[in-house]
Amino acid sequence: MKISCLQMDIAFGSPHVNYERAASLLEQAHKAGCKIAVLPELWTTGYDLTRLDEIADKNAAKAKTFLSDTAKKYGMHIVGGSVANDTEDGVKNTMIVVNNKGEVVKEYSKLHLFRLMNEEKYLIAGDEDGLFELEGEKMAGFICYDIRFPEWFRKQVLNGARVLFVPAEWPLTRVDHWRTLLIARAIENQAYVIACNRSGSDPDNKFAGHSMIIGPWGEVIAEAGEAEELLVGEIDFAFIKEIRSRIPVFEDRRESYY
Ligand SMILES: O=C(O)CCC(=O)C(=O)O
Repeated sequence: MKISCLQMDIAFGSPHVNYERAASLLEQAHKAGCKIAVLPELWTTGYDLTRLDEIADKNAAKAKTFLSDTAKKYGMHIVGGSVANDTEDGVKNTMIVVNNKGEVVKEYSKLHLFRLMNEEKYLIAGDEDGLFELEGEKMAGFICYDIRFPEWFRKQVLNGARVLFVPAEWPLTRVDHWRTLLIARAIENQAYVIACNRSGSDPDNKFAGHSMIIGPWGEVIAEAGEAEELLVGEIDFAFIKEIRSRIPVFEDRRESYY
């Protein structure tokens, strides 16, 4: 199954520009024959957190309509990165997943807020898991900083997730952490990791790009460079079973010791 990461540059605080960019990349993903397309973190606004009262999306309604219409038009599932979701409790950093019929199948709000980018000053953290199902397979969403918390990944994997999505705005200065942590999450969980970072820069950071599609053996199936790019790779659910019988990590766990 072909899957793509839309490694887009994000115009700072300009949803209008970003919707056009996303629309064009989603069309390219469809033309490339992808069944699932993944967007980066906060792809409508970037990290323009001081202007959230103007640019956050009320209950993510605009993003949901756009993602749902696009998914239906192309018959393609979309893991809609995340958007600044203006809820009655506060603004959340929320991933929206729509299936190829245009139905919203999941909303996951970033569990671990990242202080280095002042998230805790402007956003509220989510409190629910990222599990969802597409193509009859259990999958899960995580957002950026979440990859530093292996226990959060393990929990979703023990609940059945075998494809793990990570939209991000990860800075270039720590690209080595990005690559190492993502590969480790794939190896230890014997699962696919599909990580879509942004490219370009904002007033505070230059971003790493290097979106990655990683297999359950830790093999890098596809990896982007630093610039805007549509990254395409193939995943095969049967390979997960093969890897899990080659080294039966899940049978060998000594849960009573952990
Ligand atoms: O953990 C890191 O180094 C980067 C995390 C990050 O950029 C984010 O969560 O937005």
